Amino acid sequence: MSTVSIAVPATTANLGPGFDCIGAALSLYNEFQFTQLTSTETALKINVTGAEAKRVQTDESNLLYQAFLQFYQHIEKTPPPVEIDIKLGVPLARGLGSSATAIVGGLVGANLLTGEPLRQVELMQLAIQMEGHPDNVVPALLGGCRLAATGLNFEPQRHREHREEWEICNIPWHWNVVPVVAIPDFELSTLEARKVLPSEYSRGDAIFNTAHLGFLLRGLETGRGDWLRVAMQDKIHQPYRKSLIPGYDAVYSAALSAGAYGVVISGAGPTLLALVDSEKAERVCQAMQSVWQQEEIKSEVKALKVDFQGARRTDVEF
Ligand SMILES: Nc1ncnc2c1ncn2[C@@H]1O[C@H](COP(=O)(O)OP(=O)(O)OP(=O)(O)O)[C@@H](O)[C@H]1O
Ligand SMILES: N[C@@H](CCO)C(=O)O
Repeated sequence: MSTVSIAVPATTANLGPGFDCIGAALSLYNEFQFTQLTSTETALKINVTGAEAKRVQTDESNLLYQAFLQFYQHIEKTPPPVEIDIKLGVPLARGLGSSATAIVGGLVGANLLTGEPLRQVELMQLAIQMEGHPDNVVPALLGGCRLAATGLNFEPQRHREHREEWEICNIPWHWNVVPVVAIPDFELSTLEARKVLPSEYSRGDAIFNTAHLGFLLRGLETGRGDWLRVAMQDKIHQPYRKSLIPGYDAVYSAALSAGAYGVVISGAGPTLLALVDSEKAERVCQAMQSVWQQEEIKSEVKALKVDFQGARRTDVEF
């Protein structure tokens, strides 16, 4: 019998102006254990623990298992019967990349069980294909803050064919830029939050986001407050999504008054992410929580760290 255990970090995508192209891994984890079964009677058994365990599918539709199957299909092998244990640490459908942990977890787990036939870069391409955008799965797999873009990689001249591949850039993150997450107790599905976005934008909006993303990259690298305060604005997704998040304006203002550089919708929401220097982190946490409390919305607010390791083998016994 062979067993592997892994941990995959939560992620915050977009960071304001970097819609669908930038994200960072956070110090909050889902843990997964895969045990290859010898019996042919049970093809799949899934056990889930954690506060939201009942909300996770335990049949073949489970996203982690779907990614596991996708891996075997890719390497053209029959998937073995497997028991999967899931310890949930990342809240579901809150804009913290829970689906990315499942996709990355399923692919990495299957790769380890089969003796690692695929390289990390191949797992990454598969994960992006499954999720549909790179900004959660890439940092979940690699750790750190990552910017992704597609490049068209041309095959040798005579074939004149091309295929889409992703280029990834590591974005340095200054030690004194602290991510604070305010996680409300209601869900917002990414699918629903993408439906409210327009399909076209003006040239002015495109220029606005390009400039602000530049400030974000330099602000994250240097920790400069004047750049970070400008950086976190966006015209691509947040103006359309904020009405899906009750209390957004009040929480936003309270965090800024408490000294945050800026506040953005984490991923597709509803979690709000503030970036703040370490001395003000506690004050910003309290301010965000108390505003949601006044609106009678329960929330969990905490200062996290950026995770620089990404998905990792733990081999901790479940
Ligand atoms: N540990 C898990 N195991 C299996 N499926 C999961 C797990 N975590 C999340 N999922 C699936 O992913 C869905 C949530 O995905 P969704 O994209 O809506 O939100 P998110 O990934 O948490 O947020 P965002 O993409 O905005 O960061 C869950 O409803 C569930 O179907
Ligand atoms: N970039 C994605 C992240 C959430 O999966 C979005 O905002 O829809």
